[in-house]
Amino acid sequence: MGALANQSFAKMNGIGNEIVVVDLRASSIPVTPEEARAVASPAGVHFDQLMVLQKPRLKGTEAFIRIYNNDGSEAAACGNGMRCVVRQLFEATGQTAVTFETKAGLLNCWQGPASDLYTVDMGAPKFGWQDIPLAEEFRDTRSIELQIGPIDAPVLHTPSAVSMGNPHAIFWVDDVNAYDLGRFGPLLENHPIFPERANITLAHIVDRDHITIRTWERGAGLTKACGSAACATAVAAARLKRANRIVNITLPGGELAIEWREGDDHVLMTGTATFEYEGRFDPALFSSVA
Ligand SMILES: N[C@@H](CCC[C@H](N)C(=O)O)C(=O)O
Repeated sequence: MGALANQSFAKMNGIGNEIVVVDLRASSIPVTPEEARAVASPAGVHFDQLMVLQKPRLKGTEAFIRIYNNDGSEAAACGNGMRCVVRQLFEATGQTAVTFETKAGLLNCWQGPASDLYTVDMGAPKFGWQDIPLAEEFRDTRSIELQIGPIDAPVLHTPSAVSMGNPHAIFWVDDVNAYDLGRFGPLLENHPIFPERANITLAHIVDRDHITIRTWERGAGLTKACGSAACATAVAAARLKRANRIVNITLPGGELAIEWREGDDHVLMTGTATFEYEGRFDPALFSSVA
């Protein structure tokens, strides 16, 4: 029958990033990529990421969270999705702090500084070419050799590369809306330099405290917001010494506050999470799923 038939879900969004949250802590059946794609199909519930809470594997954690993109692939990190999960849990239990496990490791999350804001400690970024990963050695991933368009007049070039638990490439531009990201995004996401594909972001540094971005998400396409991309961009800009370690990021769907903390190098992401509606998956949705 599968894990999701008849299962209740919450449709939410993290500043426009479309999120579906499913609590499967009482079940031991894993969600398959085919089921995730069936949910994302036109007859189902549109999402960028499906956040699935499974039984905790580690003491002191609330759940092990698996994250599915709408193409059925799995991601280790999803900042906006985490805020949605956290809001659901806090409203149900009255908790104000929690630790989750994801494939990227342990994530501490808490409420505040205002009651409608949720902070996720996204952990420390990684910069090594094998950690991102990139297909070939780059000693300095602040700027890697990669371009798209004519060789003598590239349209986009020399991105920064960062892992926030998932791979990101950030192209620095003067106007994030001046590029056809729907066309260049898939080409760059699947470029051979990214053996595990990558999330592709266009970023404009407004000033040392403020950056504007647009993102093409690996496995999900154009989104109104990508939290891990906001974190990756903040870190990449600070590494290039073009921005401070505390910045506001403007995304098409809203604002995120990002702090790349001194000392432990962890990246803290703060923003809102919006509840839209609750529902139950129609079993017919999964009738063709093995
Ligand atoms: N929307 C997310 C990132 C989603 C994961 C990404 N598509 C991937 O496969 O790495 C966020 O808010 O961080």
